[in-house]
Amino acid sequence: MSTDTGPPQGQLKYMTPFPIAPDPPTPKPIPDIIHPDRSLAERAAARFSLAGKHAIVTGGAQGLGLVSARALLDHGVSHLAIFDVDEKQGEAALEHYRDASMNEESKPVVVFKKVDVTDEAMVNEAVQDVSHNFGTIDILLCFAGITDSKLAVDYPIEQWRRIFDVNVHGSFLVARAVARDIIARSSSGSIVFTASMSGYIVNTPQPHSAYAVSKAGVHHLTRSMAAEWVGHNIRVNSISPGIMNTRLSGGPAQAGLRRLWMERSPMGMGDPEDLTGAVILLCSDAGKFMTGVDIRIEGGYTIF
Ligand SMILES: NC(=O)c1ccc[n+]([C@@H]2O[C@H](COP(=O)([O-])OP(=O)(O)OC[C@H]3O[C@@H](n4cnc5c(N)ncnc54)[C@H](O)[C@@H]3O)[C@@H](O)[C@H]2O)c1
Ligand SMILES: OC[C@@H](O)C(O)[C@H](O)CO
Repeated sequence: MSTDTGPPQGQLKYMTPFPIAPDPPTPKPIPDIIHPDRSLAERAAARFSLAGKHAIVTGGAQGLGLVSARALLDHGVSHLAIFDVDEKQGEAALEHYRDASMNEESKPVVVFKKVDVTDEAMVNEAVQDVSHNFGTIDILLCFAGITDSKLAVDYPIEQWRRIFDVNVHGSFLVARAVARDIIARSSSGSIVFTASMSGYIVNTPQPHSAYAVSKAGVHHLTRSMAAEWVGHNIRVNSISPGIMNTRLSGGPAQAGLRRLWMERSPMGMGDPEDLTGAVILLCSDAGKFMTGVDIRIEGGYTIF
């Protein structure tokens, strides 16, 4: 018989500032399978379905945000709001969110809002507006982000701060506004931040300490918000892409760098679509027991 009585209660209380649920009076039956009444194909689809969900995607005017937002629609999201600072690109991107497979009945509601994620008042107003029009917000993907490159000894502090403002504070502001809405409605939701493999490694040869440190910040933002909001039925996770084919890494300005990156990348350059499996997993029932997790999607770049 085990004599282990677990950690001292005082310590546990100190380490866990959240109410600890008492054991249920009768243990729940152990489910062997979810949806036993459905066919195999139906069960598989149901696990990854986002049917009828409402989502906000920041940075969805182009690149990784656009492709991931499109994947949300493919999996059944019925209401989608794109937040991006680039109005021209955002309006143009609306075309990518419509296609022939969407008939009048199944056509999702897709709106673009010009939002600078660093502007607290603008973020709060935009989230409240979306919540008012959609009813609830179930999913938030934070893709808005910027990078630059400068040696640390030459880094002007304002430029360093700007990277943090968009990548860390911007992600926090939108997530906080959405979490407030979910908590006020006693509903539930899934938040996915976009970090980077550069949050784990000193990605070379480009000197981009501000970017890398900001993305390491996003990793911890993920865990911190996951811990604070788990009791409110909000799951918070992140993805860490490697070198992906968008203007941020795949543009003409990065041609020389790209050759060097590819020498180090076992699987070459990733397509934006390569993120969508993880995004759908984190937003759907398939990931319902996941929170505070970061998923690296970088083709083996950080193995070595
Ligand atoms: N492309 C890569 O190789 C790569 C790798 C790792 C991580 N990431 C991260 O993925 C995210 C998306 O990158 P991408 O490659 O699609 O870049 P992108 O430049 O193609 O798209 C980023 C989008 O964010 C928007 N944005 C920037 N600042 C904003 C602000 N203040 N408010 C609102 N919107 C703003 C831009 O207008 C743009 O539409 C970023 O957070 C980036 O750091 C990209
Ligand atoms: O981790 C790779 C990306 O974050 C990005 O492609 C690059 O490092 C930005 O300079």
